[in-house]
Amino acid sequence: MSNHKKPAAWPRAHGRIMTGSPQPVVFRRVVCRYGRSIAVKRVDLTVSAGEHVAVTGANGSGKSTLLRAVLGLHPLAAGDILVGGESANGTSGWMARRRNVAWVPQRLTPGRFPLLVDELLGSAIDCDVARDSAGDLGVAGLLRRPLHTLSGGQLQRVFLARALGCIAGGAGVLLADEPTAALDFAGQEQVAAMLAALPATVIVVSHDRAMSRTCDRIAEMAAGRLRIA
Ligand SMILES: Nc1ncnc2c1ncn2[C@@H]1O[C@H](COP(=O)(O)OP(=O)(O)OP(=O)(O)O)[C@@H](O)[C@H]1O
Repeated sequence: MSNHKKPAAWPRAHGRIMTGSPQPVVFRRVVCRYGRSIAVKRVDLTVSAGEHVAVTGANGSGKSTLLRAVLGLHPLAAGDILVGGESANGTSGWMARRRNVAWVPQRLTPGRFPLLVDELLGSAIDCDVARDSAGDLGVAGLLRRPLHTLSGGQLQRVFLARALGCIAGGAGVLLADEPTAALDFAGQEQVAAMLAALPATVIVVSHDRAMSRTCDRIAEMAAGRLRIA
């Protein structure tokens, strides 16, 4: 279980402190490929329910690929990933993960699809908390804006707000890929504190040392392999 200090009043779930239902995530000899190139090489990692793990490492070392594989956004060439004890492979596994795993992507490419901020927040499991969190994160004034008109930092805040709505609605795991990369200094501190307080299993890819320090453990990727610090 996570042992870091949790701020008393954050995050809120529509006026209440979030309780959550964290789930373990287990990687078993996971291999991911892009064609002939192997991006993730037999990675083993067990993240306990409620534990917060930072994944660091050089650019191109396989961090994002590993995270995306949990969601089924990248296929496994070998190995297995279990979320809450259930294998994450296959279509039915993916459907379950949509409910159990909150996701903050690294690169946001909504293109010109005419989706409004409020519609994205409305896709969270608990939309009320997502909208409240948008207020806490300073983007409540953007609800009627199409996603493609937002700045990188604004979009990142909107995805974080949606993820909070998913956790409040019962998702037990948060995967966040460089969630503070586009944020200003105040935003980086706010989000690091917010994630540290989350009642969820958290796997966060980050180059941000302050963010890594709020986690229980640091796992370092190097050329597709994982080393636990
Ligand atoms: N769509 C793709 N096609 C081919 N190779 C890819 C693709 N996406 C990533 N790769 C390669 O896979 C490897 C791992 O990429 P990945 O994005 O997982 O690294 P990362 O550790 O998250 O990097 P960064 O810190 O720069 O975000 C890199 O060598 C990258 O060039």
